[in-house]
Amino acid sequence: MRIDVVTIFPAYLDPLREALLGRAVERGLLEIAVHDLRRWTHDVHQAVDDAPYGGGPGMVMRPQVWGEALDEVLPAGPQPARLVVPTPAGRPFTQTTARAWADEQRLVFACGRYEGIDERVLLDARARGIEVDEVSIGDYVLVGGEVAVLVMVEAVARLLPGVLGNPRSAAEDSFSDGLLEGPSYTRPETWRELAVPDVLRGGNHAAIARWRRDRALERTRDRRPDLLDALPPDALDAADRAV
Ligand SMILES: N#Cc1c(-c2ccc3cc[nH]c3c2)n[nH]c1N
Repeated sequence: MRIDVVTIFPAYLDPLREALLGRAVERGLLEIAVHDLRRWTHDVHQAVDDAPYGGGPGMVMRPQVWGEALDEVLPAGPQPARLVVPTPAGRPFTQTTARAWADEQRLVFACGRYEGIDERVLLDARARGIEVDEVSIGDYVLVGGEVAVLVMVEAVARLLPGVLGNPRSAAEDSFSDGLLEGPSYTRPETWRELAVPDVLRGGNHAAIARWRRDRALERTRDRRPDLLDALPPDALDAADRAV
């Protein structure tokens, strides 16, 4: 997978070169290219924004600059790419979204600032046959799209083959079965007079699996009942429903 990010703050994306993702790039499991949007300005001030038509607070990012940038960054021709535009007005970005995007060959992220990007940039991309997703990482307001891109790139990249040391991690993490992950423990067996639950030290794998499922159901019911309501009818068996 190749990921391109267009932004006026390239340094915001430096964390993508660190740790797990940095190692995945070094190992050739994915490519990440970050582009400074100001590269496509032609005035001495490198202006990327202008006042909004119709008035109102703040500034809007200019279509000419974004248009030239995406003309260069988005692949021409049949090779598919998905243009992702983070926005508080977007559809929710979820684990389901991450899983779907993990199958893409190309993802191009457009990081807005100010009051966002002129709508015609998205209309033009769609008119050129580009899939455009306007997504939000949560119901709160950031000051730009860069942090959202860090979140989304990490969520997608960890699902790519070979990125996680143990592929079971992605298969068994929160949301993988529609539930929140339950609690985890490691050594020592007792810490500040708090003991690891006996069942986890007992070696009975069926009992451990049942205990973990019960804790996941309890936590999901307590913190995210909406996820339980969204489960398919046959997702919970009699033992689950007894929790
Ligand atoms: N995704 C997302 C966002 C944003 C966001 C995204 C882009 C821009 C550009 C200017 N302000 C922005 C806020 N706020 N909250 C979210 N969940």
